[in-house]
Amino acid sequence: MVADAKSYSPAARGIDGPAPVRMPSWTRALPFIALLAAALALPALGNNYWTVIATRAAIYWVLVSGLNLIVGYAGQLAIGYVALLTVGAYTASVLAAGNVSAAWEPFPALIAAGVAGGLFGLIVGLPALRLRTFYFAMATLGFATIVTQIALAWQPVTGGGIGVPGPALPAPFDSDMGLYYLCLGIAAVATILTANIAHSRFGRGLIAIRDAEVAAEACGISKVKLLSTIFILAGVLAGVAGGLFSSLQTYITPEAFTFELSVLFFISILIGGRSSILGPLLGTLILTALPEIAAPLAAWSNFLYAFLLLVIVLAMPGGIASLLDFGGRSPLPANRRIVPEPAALREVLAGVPGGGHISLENLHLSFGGVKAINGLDMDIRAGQVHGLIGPNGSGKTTTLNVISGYYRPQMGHMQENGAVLPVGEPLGRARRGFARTFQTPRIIGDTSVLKNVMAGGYTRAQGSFMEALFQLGRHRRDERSLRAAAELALRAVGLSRMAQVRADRLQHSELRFLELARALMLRPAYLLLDEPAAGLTGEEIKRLGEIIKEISRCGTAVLLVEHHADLIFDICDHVTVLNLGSVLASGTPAEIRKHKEVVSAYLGA
Ligand SMILES: Nc1ncnc2c1ncn2[C@@H]1O[C@H](COP(=O)(O)OP(=O)(O)OP(=O)(O)O)[C@@H](O)[C@H]1O
Repeated sequence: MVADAKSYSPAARGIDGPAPVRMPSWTRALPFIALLAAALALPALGNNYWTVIATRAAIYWVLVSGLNLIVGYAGQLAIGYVALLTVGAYTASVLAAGNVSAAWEPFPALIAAGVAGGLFGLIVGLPALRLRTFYFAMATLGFATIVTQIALAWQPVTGGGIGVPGPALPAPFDSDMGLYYLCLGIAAVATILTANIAHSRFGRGLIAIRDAEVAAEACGISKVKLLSTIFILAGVLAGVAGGLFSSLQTYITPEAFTFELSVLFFISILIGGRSSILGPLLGTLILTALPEIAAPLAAWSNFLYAFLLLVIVLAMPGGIASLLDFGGRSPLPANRRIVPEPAALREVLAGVPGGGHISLENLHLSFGGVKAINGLDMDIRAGQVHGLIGPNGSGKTTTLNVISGYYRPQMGHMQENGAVLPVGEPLGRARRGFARTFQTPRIIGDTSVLKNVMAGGYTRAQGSFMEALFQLGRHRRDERSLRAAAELALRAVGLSRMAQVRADRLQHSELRFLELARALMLRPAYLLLDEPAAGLTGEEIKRLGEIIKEISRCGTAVLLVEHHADLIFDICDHVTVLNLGSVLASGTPAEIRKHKEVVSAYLGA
């Protein structure tokens, strides 16, 4: 029998073993403050040459900071980003030169470069919503070629091969030092804005899309919406960088926007490391300075970048960021035990509407000649654990995928509380209160356990993207409440002490409990669990059972797909047995245990 949640010791506080130390969040800013102080002091060296190189590095970083959200966070291979530098540079230069209208003032022209960058950023990014990996990379490279060809051919406006002067900035920005401080200031703002996004629910959403796209969708994270917004932001930054670049160059021609520049931007992020701001910033500084330090090597810059990339990939695959991640390498205690606190679930699930009821009627779904579901009827009710069992290939996971909107049934109806439940809309399920786990845990490996769980509450937050960008009050409140809710969910499943550990360092059983905590963040009216006990020890299965039972007592309707018959018969209120996609039997655990066909087809003697 499963123990009642109330009998649980309140002293139990998550996994046995010491908790990894959590550094206060302000310490994250220290390396940036040190870099800024060094940058501010640089002109005091009196070396004008290095001030110009540092200006170029700051401009490149304005672009790379946005591109980092696309490549380093969302994992999209945008290689041809020099295209947006070109768009920004020509927009600012052409407007300031008065080639299409009366000459614009330099700063409005710079703003227009940002707007053009945002627009073209979206256009370049759109293929990413359909094309994957290298196909998208090729599309961005193709775009870069097109932009250069237009700059060459549209002579009356761009000056063609002869070029066009860049905007001449007014005093005090007309000197090398003035331009340097302007670029440094804009680079600092770009760093803050992109860091604000990276550390918000949107940044977590980007990493989720990269590492666990299906799980991200189940959490209600819209890839289309989020990536489109990020492409606009990155485009604005690249456009502004282009405008500044044209001022620095004083005169631009299409030859200024080389493939080498695109490679520099992209490799800065790769050697900097994924999901990091500091790493790619250092990567940009290193790659900008390197050819200057070894001037004869400038002509070999592509070779140099590729060589550096190879060294980094072989010596430290996580890039500079992983080298700086001291906490991430500290050893974790072996033989850890998960000690959940089911009593905390009442608080985690406070506000679950209850009364939810899903009804499946005569569902059919075939894959080619395989009838995965064949005339399935089933009811899942609030406050109950509904077990779904059956031999391998009997259609259990397919049923769960149909309910959660991933598969469209070819025939039949689904209803939620008497109203039609739309088919084939996985993204909308989170907002309807559907949460799920997966047969193989879908984890965002490259981020902490706590942030994995916080990603589950994506749709709970109210603050908009702009509010996150500028750290406004509603966004800050969201973050506080998401963090508190995630800590509570981790306490409930017994993973509190692992909150700061990178998720890919957990052992298999911990990943299962982590997925459950993430699902709880939705305060689900319906919880769909796909073999949550697979790979757990007997003790862990018992604890999992206590949690699931308590979740149902809080008013959630639980659908439990499982092979562990003991768990099913211990905690389920109702059991459906599938065979070849059809219901073989349905009833209470006691009825199913005695069902002759079930015993002979599935349970055994
Ligand atoms: N995407 C798919 N394409 C083709 N066939 C599929 C697909 N998904 C499931 N099937 C087939 O449908 C049938 C039911 O599969 P399903 O995964 O739902 O079974 P299951 O009961 O969950 O099995 P298990 O206990 O092994 O997980 C199987 O024959 C399977 O091979």
